[in-house]
Amino acid sequence: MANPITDLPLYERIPRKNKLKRATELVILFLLVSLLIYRLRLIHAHGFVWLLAFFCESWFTFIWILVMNAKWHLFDNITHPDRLKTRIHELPPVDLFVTTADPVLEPPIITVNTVLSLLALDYPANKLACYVSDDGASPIIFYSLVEAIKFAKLWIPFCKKYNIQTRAPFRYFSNKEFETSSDVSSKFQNDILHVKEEYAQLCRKIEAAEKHSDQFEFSKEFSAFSKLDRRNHQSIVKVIWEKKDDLADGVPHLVYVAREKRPQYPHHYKAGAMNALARVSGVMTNSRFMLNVDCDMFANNAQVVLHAMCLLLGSENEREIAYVQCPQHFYGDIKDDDPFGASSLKVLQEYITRGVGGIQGPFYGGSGCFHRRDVIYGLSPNGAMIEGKKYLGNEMQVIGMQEKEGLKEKFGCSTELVNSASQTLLGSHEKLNCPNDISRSLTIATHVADCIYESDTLWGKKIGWLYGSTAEDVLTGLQIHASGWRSAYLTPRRSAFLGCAAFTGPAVMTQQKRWATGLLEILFSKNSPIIATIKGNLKFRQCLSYLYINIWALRSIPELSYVVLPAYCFLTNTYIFPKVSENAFWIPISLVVIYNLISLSEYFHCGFSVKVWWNNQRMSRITATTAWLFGVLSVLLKLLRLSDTVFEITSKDQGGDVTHTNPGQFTFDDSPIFIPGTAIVLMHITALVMWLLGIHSQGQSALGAGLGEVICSSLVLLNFLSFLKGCFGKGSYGIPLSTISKSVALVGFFIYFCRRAS
Ligand SMILES: O=c1ccn([C@@H]2O[C@H](COP(=O)(O)OP(=O)(O)O[C@H]3O[C@H](CO)[C@@H](O)[C@H](O)[C@H]3O)[C@@H](O)[C@H]2O)c(=O)[nH]1
Ligand SMILES: [Mn+2]
Repeated sequence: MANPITDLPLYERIPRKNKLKRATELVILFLLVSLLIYRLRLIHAHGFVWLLAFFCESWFTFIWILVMNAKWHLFDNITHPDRLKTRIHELPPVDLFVTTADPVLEPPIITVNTVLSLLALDYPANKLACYVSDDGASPIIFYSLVEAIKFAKLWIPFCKKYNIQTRAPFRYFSNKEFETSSDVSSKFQNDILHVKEEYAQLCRKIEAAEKHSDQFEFSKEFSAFSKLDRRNHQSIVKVIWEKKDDLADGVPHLVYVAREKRPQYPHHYKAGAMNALARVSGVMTNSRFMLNVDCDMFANNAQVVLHAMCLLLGSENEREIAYVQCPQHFYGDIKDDDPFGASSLKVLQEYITRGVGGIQGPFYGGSGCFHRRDVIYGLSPNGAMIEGKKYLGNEMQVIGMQEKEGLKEKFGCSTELVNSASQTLLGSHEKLNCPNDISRSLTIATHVADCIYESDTLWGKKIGWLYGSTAEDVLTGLQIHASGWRSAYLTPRRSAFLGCAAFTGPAVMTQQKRWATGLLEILFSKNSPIIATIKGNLKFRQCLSYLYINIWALRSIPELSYVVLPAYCFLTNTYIFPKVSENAFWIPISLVVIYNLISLSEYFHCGFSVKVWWNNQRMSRITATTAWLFGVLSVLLKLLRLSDTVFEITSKDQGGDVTHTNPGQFTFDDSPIFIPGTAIVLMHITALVMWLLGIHSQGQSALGAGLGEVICSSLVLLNFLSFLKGCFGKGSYGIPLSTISKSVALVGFFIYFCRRAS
């Protein structure tokens, strides 16, 4: 007989009504095609410039088709954590992974807050274990965590007692949430004062340790860090706190991991760190699920694990959803003034990621993602592990010696790890869980964090986080989708995780360059989405969605060409846009207007202002023509085997940055990444002025540049205005003279080229 309570679903997938949106997107497509037809009909009379314009516009049309495909089906996943109790007899354990890599770019207090927010989650404490990977092997991080756990013993009961929503103390106290709390009892007031003072003391201790890092005492538990070279050291694994009882309250385990680093072994950046964490946790708690966050992405929704479990446990026989991804949202004041376009990521996720969620599921975004351990270990949806061995989940099976030997080749030589992996793959992981004795595994845990451990295994190749791209997240998610899994998008009303957005011009450019590089690397690797569709189980529409992000870097070439074209027109007095007298004049005009209206409405929908929208439009043009171009260059260098791509870490230290005196203004440094933007601005001004003064060579056609080109050029100037300001700015607001001179040289060369060409 059906039970009305236990039959209620844990989650529902509800399609969004977006007919109007689809219709306007089709109008854009129609206009783009019309423009292409117009160009094709007249191309014979215009030569190379029109051919180039035609190439760019075809590319934009192609991108638009990819965008439409990704956004076509928008879904909401509504989760019901309140139903878990009646549906799930015992909640499964979850290992929580935090990665940090540089105590200067990523201040310890940020990592501490993230860790505290995770330890305080609304989930049985005996089912959680937090592992922090420190690629900087910093005693300050270790010290901060040791101190943090003392504070956690106060903070966690406090949060649970008063049902505090923001469980990262720095946000809780800076939001002044407590001042508006409905609880005015003197008990609460006393408690909060006490907790606040304790937190302030924790901050002071950490600050003092940072200031006097050179005089650090390396006695007792810190001796492992003495005279340590962060690029060349042995593995350090330390159990900072072990939860000895098996009760639902209290403080979950906290383990510190600095994997071994040796110059002769590539460490594979974050992917390498994640694999070390997977192995260390594998021999300690071996939880069935793993949550992974970057050190700055604290849990903002205390119920996030419960929400995720609704999706992970709520699907038919659990063999459906491989991972649950939450969007990356940011804290701070970006709502009103977002000079570097962090909100564009929110809008992108709201439409693209949500839309892809309607196909095979969202991309894996590196942070805020819940993975199934067996999937990370290479299990495919029909239960077959890599290379065709059948281990069907849920049914206890005894694994023979021979299979164990096979697993050793894949997972490495540790018998303990192989045992735990075979349990995982058999679906009987809870058996191995010995949550109240993790210290026992310390020696093995240290061993599996060694560099050599991965030699001749499948780590990074077929199991774990994959190597070979600085966007290891997308690469790993792609392989999971390619083996036929689906993933799910989790967007609870209260943002699940909040992180720190890149907040200076150089940081944004570096991050965008890394993303564009990593994504393009995937396209040229054997894990390319195209191959995965032909040979694997990646759905065609999912492949198109992957392509949309994988070719970010390549988009810089047509974008840059199109931006240069109007300047070329002025210098040679030619034209590329229809004349006012032609009906076709209205095609590009309506394209620009309708496109911007759609994009504006998306920003409004996400709760942003016109100003934020404009900042983001401007920023997208800037990154597409500069940072992404450098992405192409770095992939080119890699393909030519001249240099390998690197993962440059984004700074999260907002406090020490000058931008805070003027948060709305663009900042620069001496990186060559700012040359293209500077050159574009100077080129357009020079070209426009020369044309207005009539100093131009005579073009091939009788008609010269006109209103279309003037509008286009003005739009370019408007978008790159911050570079013009930068030419006159001081300090970090100014573009260095060397960058300006190189840009001037480029413009000079361009003018010379135009004169020769016409
Ligand atoms: O050698 C390294 C380099 C980085 N990290 C960690 O990786 C995370 C992401 O680095 P960050 O500089 O913050 O990069 P973002 O661009 O903000 O990160 C996004 O993009 C990355 C891929 O480019 C993903 O790895 C991240 O999860 C995703 O949030 C941080 O926790 C770092 O500590 C390491 O552990 N080891
Ligand atoms: Mn980050």
